[in-house]
Amino acid sequence: MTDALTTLSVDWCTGRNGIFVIAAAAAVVTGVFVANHLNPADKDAERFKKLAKLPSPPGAVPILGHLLVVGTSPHLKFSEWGKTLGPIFAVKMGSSRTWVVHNSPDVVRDILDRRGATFSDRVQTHLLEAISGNGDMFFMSANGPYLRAWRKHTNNTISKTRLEKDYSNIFKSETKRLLLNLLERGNVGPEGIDPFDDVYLYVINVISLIVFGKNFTKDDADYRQVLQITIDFIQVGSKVLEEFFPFLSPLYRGAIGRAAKVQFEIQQVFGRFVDEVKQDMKEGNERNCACNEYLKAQETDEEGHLYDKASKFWLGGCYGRTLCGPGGCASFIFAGADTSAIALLGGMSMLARQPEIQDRAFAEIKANIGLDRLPNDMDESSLPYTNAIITELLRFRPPSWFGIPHSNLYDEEYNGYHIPANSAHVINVHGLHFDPDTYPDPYAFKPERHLDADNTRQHYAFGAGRRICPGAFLAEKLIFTTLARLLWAFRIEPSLDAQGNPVEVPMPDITKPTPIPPRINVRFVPRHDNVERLCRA
Ligand code: HEM
Repeated sequence: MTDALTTLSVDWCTGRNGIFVIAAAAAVVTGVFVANHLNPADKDAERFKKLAKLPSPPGAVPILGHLLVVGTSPHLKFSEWGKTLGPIFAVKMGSSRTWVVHNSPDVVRDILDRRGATFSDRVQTHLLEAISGNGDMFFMSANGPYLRAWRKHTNNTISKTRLEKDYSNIFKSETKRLLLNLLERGNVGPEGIDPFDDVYLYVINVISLIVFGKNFTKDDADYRQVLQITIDFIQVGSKVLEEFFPFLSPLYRGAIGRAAKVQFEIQQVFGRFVDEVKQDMKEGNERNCACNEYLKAQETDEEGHLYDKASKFWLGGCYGRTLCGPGGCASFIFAGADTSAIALLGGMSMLARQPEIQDRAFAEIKANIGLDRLPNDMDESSLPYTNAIITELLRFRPPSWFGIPHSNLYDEEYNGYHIPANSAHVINVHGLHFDPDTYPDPYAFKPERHLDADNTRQHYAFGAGRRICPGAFLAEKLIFTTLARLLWAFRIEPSLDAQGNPVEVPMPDITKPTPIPPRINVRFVPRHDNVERLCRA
């Protein structure tokens, strides 16, 4: 419109062809009239049509989109495409929505961080709705008052300050249990042990104590159920074909039924845990846990934001979709356990491969903390090198290359490009973390690169914007306390073969789209005599 008016006034002033000017004026007036009487959506549609399309790689075919060319390591392909397509580009994964790949820190900041109000929805499919109880599990909740209320409470409940004030003992006691298990079995024979089960039990216990005030032993029936549901949740929830080919949805009924069954089990098992917290509360024995806090917040929720009235989900009326529903509390276990365990097991494999890093960290711990006490979750500022190991770990092998995609409900514009409504937005974590301009020699595991880092964001492992991982402080404290204590207590060494030669410890496989923790066999060799005494104290 501005352009048309400019042209008109120029023509008018130069006095060329009056008829033309009148016709143009009439056209503009008609245009103004029509534009003013179109509904806003139509006006927007006109505006968006004029915008440029996002750059897109070659090789898309009807129905399949880029699926054939994207291959089995999409994150590596995205990084390759990013080199020619620039900071933002679009791919078609099947026949459904546009996938927008964020390929530079500026794009992540401009879109996800700064325009969080519009880019904080989640991609929905029938299967995801079923498995998440229609968003009862927060990582799938739509953007809105319910999500905002929940995030506000959560940011407070597991903030850095609250973790230090209320939950520090959990990190301390659970790491001691882990260390004692490793001490007992970790250096018995040359074959060492696979720490997988110990690490999973430990991580689930830390999170469950913070959320429900409850922990498990590995033989507890409750623990076995939690593990089974977690496995089912990941298996059923990761069936992405419905997302890629929505027109085949009648064929997904079986999978959707299985997803609803997993959600039902979540309500049953985690519902029991919530009931235990409620019961203790009723009896005047309030537990120091997030669930207790949510229950209380719900009681005083006068505006009703903590209960999502839009929920279609109803399970025999047992809980509805509330802040403290079992699904909500279970979200912490599902979002936090696997990710943290992957980071810890990846860390153990990287440390076993690079003993010089262990020695440098041990020297730092010995100099700044000493051997007469274990390092704890509040020693972060005294142990910069140990902290740098964790940052490097989250850069080098983040637990997910894509996080959880964000979505925008409506058409949007970015830098002259049209971003279609309902696009899925993914951060190209691999591309950003292996950019040689930001991280020279990116394929080397070098904690020291973070020692002199300024305040800029060091990695994108926790996502961005309004949906950024609310458990990031918890995860960082958990990983820090565990690794600092492991480094204080042990040398993590490769197992030995029949001839007594060290067996190479595998690195987490970078080609897998979802980093899976490597199954490793390592030996935990105590560094000094204080380990057992102080862990039993
Ligand atoms: C190393 C460990 C962890 C990593 C790498 C990680 C990473 C992520 C990522 C990438 C997202 C999506 C962010 C986005 O949409 O931009 C996320 C969401 C989430 N994480 Fe974590 N996470 C970790 C640990 C935890 C822990 C310990 C908890 C809680 C106990 C947790 C709870 C959540 C929840 C509830 C969400 C959903 C938030 C929402 O949708 O608004 N995470 N996490």
